[in-house]
Amino acid sequence: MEICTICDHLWVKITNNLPKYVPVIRKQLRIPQPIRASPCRPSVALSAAQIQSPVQCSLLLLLAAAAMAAEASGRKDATITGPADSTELREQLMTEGNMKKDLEASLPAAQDSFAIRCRDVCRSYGKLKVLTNLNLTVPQGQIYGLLGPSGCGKTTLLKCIVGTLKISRGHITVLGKPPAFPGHEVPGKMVGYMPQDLALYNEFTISDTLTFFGRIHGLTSKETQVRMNFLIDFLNLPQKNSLVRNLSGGQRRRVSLGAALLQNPELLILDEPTVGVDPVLRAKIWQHLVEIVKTGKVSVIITTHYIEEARQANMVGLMRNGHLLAEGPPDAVMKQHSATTLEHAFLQLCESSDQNSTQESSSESETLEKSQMFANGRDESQPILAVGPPPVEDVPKCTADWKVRARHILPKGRNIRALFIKTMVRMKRMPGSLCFQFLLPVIQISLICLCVGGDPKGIKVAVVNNDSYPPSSSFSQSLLTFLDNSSVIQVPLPHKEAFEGVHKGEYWGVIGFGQNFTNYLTKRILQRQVSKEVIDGGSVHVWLDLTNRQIGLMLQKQLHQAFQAFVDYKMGALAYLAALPIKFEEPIYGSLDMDFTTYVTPGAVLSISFYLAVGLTALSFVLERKEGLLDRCWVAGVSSMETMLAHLFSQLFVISVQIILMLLFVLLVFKMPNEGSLFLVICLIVLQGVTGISFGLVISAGIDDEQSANQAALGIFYPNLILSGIIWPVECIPYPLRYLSLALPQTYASESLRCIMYRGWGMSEMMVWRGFAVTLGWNTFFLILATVILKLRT
Ligand SMILES: Nc1ncnc2c1ncn2[C@@H]1O[C@H](COP(=O)(O)OP(=O)(O)OP(=O)(O)O)[C@@H](O)[C@H]1O
Repeated sequence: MEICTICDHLWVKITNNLPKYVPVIRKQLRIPQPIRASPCRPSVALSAAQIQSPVQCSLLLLLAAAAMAAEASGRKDATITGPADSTELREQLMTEGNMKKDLEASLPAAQDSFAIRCRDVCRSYGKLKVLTNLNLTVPQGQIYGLLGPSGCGKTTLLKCIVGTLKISRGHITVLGKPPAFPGHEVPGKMVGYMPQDLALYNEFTISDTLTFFGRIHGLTSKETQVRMNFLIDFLNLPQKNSLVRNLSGGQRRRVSLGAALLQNPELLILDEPTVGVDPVLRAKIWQHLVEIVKTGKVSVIITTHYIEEARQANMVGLMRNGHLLAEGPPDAVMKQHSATTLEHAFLQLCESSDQNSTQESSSESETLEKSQMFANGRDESQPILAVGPPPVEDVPKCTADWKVRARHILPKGRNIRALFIKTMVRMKRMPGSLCFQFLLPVIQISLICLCVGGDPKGIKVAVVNNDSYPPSSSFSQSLLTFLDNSSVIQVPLPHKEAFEGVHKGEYWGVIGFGQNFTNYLTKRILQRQVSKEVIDGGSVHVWLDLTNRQIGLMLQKQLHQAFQAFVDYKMGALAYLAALPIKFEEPIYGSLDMDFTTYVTPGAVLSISFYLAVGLTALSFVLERKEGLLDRCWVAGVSSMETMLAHLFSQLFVISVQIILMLLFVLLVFKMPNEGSLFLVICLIVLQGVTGISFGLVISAGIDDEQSANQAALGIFYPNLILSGIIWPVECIPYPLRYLSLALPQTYASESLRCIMYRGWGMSEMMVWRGFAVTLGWNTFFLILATVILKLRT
């Protein structure tokens, strides 16, 4: 602050030590008390770049660039105007020079003529405040260039405008209503959005891409074709059947722009459409934008890093640190900063803004600042050079009757169909992946049937046969011939080597016969009372390595069976004399030779259809979200529910093929018994697949990156497999865990499938319908959860 005396006037020049009379913030202006009390009448010279700042001044000095420089160097050729109240000031400004035209151009005629209006918009990502009390107005029928350095929040603002991001404070009106208001076609057909990410399906051709968006916007195929031909020509795109993944970066960007322009929207929101585009085409794009806004019906908001190209816009907004520094016609912005380029004007604004914020942060009178802010009804979030009207605080009241609301919520068949076709086309373009998806369950179930639950084969056992009878007539040799040779490989050895072999892990056991085995066994069979020595000598002695329980159990079973067969053979009708007094009759369900594979298979089938569906789905949204496809579809008017349903239907097709192939193998190749209804079997497996899809949707909706999604899908695999009683019966699970097990989606379902297949039961049995009920319950729960999460996150 400089003080000097001219004649009898005390002049106070408030510059706040800033060079070039950069305006101090109005609220910070204070004339110290001693000066006010001075016998001289104090006068204050205040320089302000902001036109609303000097409204309380008695005199207004308007300086053009040269005059400003002259004044700064002490010359007195500046223009002096008369008193300035807010109206007069504006009027006088309007009559001054070329600026008037520009200012008028920037003032929309009426409230309805705004395409977009943001008021006090705030948005944060966690603790990071990205938009702070941002005010922005895009007039109807104009191009608005949103400029700002990288990371200032342009994309975030555009996402808030199209409704893919929720604002934490403030309000946004787009084409008369808030985005996503029931019945409003923003998001929808009224808005064409080109996100910064390319957001294109790589497996699609150019034609597929435009056809897909055409379907979503409800264009007829003829309309889409006409627009497609125009856009391919206009955007200089390659052949329409070129695959997106084979296009260059610039070509992809143009396809993305084409998708935004396709339905001739009323509002175009373009996030850096000219990046990577050659200057000729860039000029053509701008020319096209200028042309389409000429009708006055189309408005455009565009962000660009090429600041100078934004001079073709009707309005520019210069954004920094989450708020607008300035908003106005490009020429007016440049003139007000005595700049010859927009870039220069922007640089100056940034410098001013930096200096202001330094002052603010170092200001000791924060409370004073706040009170001033409220008193003036303005804060720093307002553009410093805003030439538009002050923020209108009233929000248009929008109402929609229940029918409109209901229509808004209900899924549209058109969108579901478009998304379904999209998935089918993508699958068709990846035949290898599709074949793998179809064959994988067959491979898995085949491996289970072949490798799990069967009896061990080729088990080596040492045989120490000391029986004194010749082999042709000895009982020991006869009994050994009844051992199943495919399961047990007999290795005759002397006593010492046999035991050494077991200790070294070469054999799973030793079968020993004493010297008098045949003799004593004959006595045991024929005599009622025999000595302990006879009993011992007439027994087969077996030493097993029981570290592998399954092999141990198999050897025990094989020896019992061999002995029974030997007794039957030797004693014929008298065999009962040597048999255990327990007789296993024909089983009520199942058969005596049912192996563990039979137990495992139904659960394994359910588990495979569940996990393949999880795998197919868990990454789908994650990848689509990451590539911006989910947002793009959402802006095109696709709802979360439609996305869910389309995904469900398309995956249903895949799992149906998988299930058919799997059942063919299980029933025809591996000959698993099925005593019940095949229809019920298929229904239950399909329902489990749907449960897997819906669980995958939950993962996909809730998790952002592939790694976490994969971890979530894999993380539940083992606990669920083990706890669901698929590989080992639930009855073996300790009690507290058993309750958890029963609540899982596959426990009752596996039991139900076993009951249908092996007992031939139908839906009248509780153990059957309980499996269906639990599966349906989980389905509904997962689907609702996924829809809610997706809705909350978009
Ligand atoms: N999903 C997100 N989570 C957390 N922070 C984010 C997220 N998206 C953006 N940001 C942060 O918000 C800020 C503004 O990002 P935004 O993408 O809006 O900037 P921008 O002006 O569009 O930048 P550019 O011109 O480089 O695209 C940046 O600091 C960025 O790191």
